[in-house]
Amino acid sequence: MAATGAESGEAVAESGGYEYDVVVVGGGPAGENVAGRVAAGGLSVALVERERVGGECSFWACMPSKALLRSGHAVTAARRVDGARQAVTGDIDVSGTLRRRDSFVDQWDDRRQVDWVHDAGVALFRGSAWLAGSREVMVRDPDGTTFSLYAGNAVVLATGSVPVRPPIPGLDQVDFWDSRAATSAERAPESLAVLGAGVVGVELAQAWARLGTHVRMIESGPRPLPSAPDFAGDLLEAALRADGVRLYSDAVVNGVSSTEGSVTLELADGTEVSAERLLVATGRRAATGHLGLESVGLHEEGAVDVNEHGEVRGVPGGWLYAAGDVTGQAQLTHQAKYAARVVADVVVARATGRHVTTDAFGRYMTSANRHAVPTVIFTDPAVAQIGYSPERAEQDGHRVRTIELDMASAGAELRADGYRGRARFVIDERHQVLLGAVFVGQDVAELLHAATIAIVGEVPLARLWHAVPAFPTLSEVWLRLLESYGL
Ligand SMILES: Cc1cc2nc3c(=O)[nH]c(=O)nc-3n(C[C@H](O)[C@H](O)[C@H](O)COP(=O)(O)OP(=O)(O)OC[C@H]3O[C@@H](n4cnc5c(N)ncnc54)[C@H](O)[C@@H]3O)c2cc1C
Ligand SMILES: NC(=O)c1ccc[n+]([C@@H]2O[C@H](COP(=O)([O-])OP(=O)(O)OC[C@H]3O[C@@H](n4cnc5c(N)ncnc54)[C@H](O)[C@@H]3O)[C@@H](O)[C@H]2O)c1
Repeated sequence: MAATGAESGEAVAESGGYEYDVVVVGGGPAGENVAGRVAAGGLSVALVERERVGGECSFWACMPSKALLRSGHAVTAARRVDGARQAVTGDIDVSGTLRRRDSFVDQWDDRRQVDWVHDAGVALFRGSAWLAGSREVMVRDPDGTTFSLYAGNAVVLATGSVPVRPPIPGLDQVDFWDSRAATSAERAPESLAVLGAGVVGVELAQAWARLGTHVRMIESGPRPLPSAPDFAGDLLEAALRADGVRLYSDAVVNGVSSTEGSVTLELADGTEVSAERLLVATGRRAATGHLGLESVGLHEEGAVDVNEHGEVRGVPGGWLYAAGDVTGQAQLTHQAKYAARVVADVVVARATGRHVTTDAFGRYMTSANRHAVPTVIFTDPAVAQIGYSPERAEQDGHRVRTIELDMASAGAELRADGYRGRARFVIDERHQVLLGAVFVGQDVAELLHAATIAIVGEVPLARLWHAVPAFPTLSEVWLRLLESYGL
């Protein structure tokens, strides 16, 4: 039951528990960042983690999936350049790729993150935690011992998300991969069926396809990434097909069964899709199970609803906060960390008697969550997007003009022979500022931050005209945008 690494909280003798200023439940990107920043603000902090400090992102999500994609992307990029192409004479070394992946996840050992937590002055408790009423968190440690942590100021929920399992007959009787299994596999399967062509599905389908696995994807929507702009899904679909991925879109799966070494999905049109492995990638939901939400008057099911300070709605007293995937907001590491910084600043300000302002884009507000959330899907082509779609912008009362163009420029041509990519900009005509941007193509991820700055800073297009893109770079698309707009 002892905390590791930090000065213990004050023992609460009569209950056998401990008191800290702040108790954080969950040590993923959100929890780690809340804890570190609150400790830097001078408060005592306990962090409770039941698996690995670093959470999903470090060990089973962002890091290993990007490492699995990287070898295929590097080789494909070389093949697109005459002169370099001729030097690529062999296949990707799968074991080298998996070795590199293993190094990025530190062999699934969280020692480095634990050291960071200790250095930050945070007390770490290993165990499963749940709320037991106002300002009280119960913890069951790995030995089964149960004890209480009391929060003098705040409790922060940062328990992340878990995969959803669609109600398909037979699915619960077969052995299938979730994203954890698919990012930590020790060999490339001969064949893989991927159910769901959303973000997890497309990234992992392409990663394994480029490592030599025969991949089939089954998606209920009309194309991969059904919630991205059509042109993004279409360009990605063409690339996945070129990688040998067979796609079944508008598909309804009626049942799943398995025989020795093979899983079969039966589609409503009579098609049967069989593979050595099945990956189910049909979305994630907030991890609120067994979190004791009912003890503070909240629903047990669903995401934890927060306001723009990260304070949980429906719980009086200003002591309960949440950040990251558990809030049902964009399920992204950088947004989890952004929310964590805001929550930490709010908690420290309230604990030290400072006024918590409510101005948009002030330090105590997650204002960017409204319409400035950047996302990169790290496939090839990558899909990088931020802000409003034209439809949402119109619904919100903006006078909208949309510009869509191919990513054709000297910078693009030099990067890859026959570079294929497309960009879309959503402009507010009344204020002549950018509201949204989408870039699809090889290596577009790094283009996104310029759009993030333009949107968050509400930079007028007339001023962006003076932000001259260096020649020859992919950023020349910005000049094409402004020229198409009429500047
Ligand atoms: C395959 C995949 C790839 C992804 N790639 C990217 C990417 O490239 N970029 C990106 O921005 N996002 C990516 N994401 C999303 C990203 O992983 C999440 O948004 C991020 O991890 C959320 O951080 P979090 O701290 O909210 O939750 P988590 O990382 O899920 O951490 C929550 C932590 O809380 C702990 N916990 C839960 N319940 C309890 C409890 N009751 N008691 C104690 N501890 C508890 C868990 O063990 C976990 O360590 C990816 C997701 C997946 C599935
Ligand atoms: N690069 C990144 O930033 C990154 C990478 C991976 C995951 N993530 C995060 O993780 C979240 C979860 O990703 P995800 O891919 O699991 O969810 P998702 O919601 O992005 O995609 C799920 C897909 O499964 C499809 N689907 C659902 N039920 C189905 C069924 N029965 N049959 C066929 N298709 C079905 C949906 O139409 C959808 O296309 C994402 O929203 C994203 O925020 C981010």
